Amino acid sequence: MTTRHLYLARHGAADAFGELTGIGHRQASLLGERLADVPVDAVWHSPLPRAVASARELARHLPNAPVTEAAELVDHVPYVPGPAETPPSWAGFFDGYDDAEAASGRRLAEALVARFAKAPGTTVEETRRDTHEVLVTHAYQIAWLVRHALDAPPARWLGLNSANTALTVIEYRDGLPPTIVMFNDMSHLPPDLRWTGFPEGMRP
Ligand SMILES: O=C(O)[C@@H](CO)OP(=O)(O)O
Repeated sequence: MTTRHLYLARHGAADAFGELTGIGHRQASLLGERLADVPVDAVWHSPLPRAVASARELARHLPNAPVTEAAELVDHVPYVPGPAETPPSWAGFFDGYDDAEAASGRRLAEALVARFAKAPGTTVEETRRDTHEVLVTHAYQIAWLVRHALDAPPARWLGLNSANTALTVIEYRDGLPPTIVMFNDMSHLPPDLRWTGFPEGMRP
């Protein structure tokens, strides 16, 4: 049985305009060093500049892996919770959330799962060996894939935050539930580069 290994990472630290900062470049490079011994088949990234730059930076350590944009990895709200599902701290965020935007986010989230959250396919090549893919994306997309892996109710993506370039690994095998190998792991980052992307009060 072959396994699809997904290495999920939020982009590196970005500035107010969404561009990767110097710290973000260092974080992405350190993640690339960490992944250098993994036989990575492909690096996929969100179309947004902070993710594109992070993917290129980390891929310098993975010279054999093609680096390709995947539209499904763009930042979006995957599921807008109903009033009874909304934690009080999120109420303001969803207040008056546009229906068309919610539907578009939902479609993207479904496409994200359909494209990446499954075991290797059934072609001869795909059944011959495990696959290893790096996905450089955004906090909500990692939360959505973790929620999916746990088969948790849709609103449970809320509050699953990831630090910049922290590593989350999920494995997919045919006929078995996905395995979350790790979540939000920052062990490749020195202490001063950890926890960016989290609010100040939530950095243990
Ligand atoms: O704004 C945020 O908190 C997240 C949402 O996914 O986006 P990004 O990871 O790009 O910072």
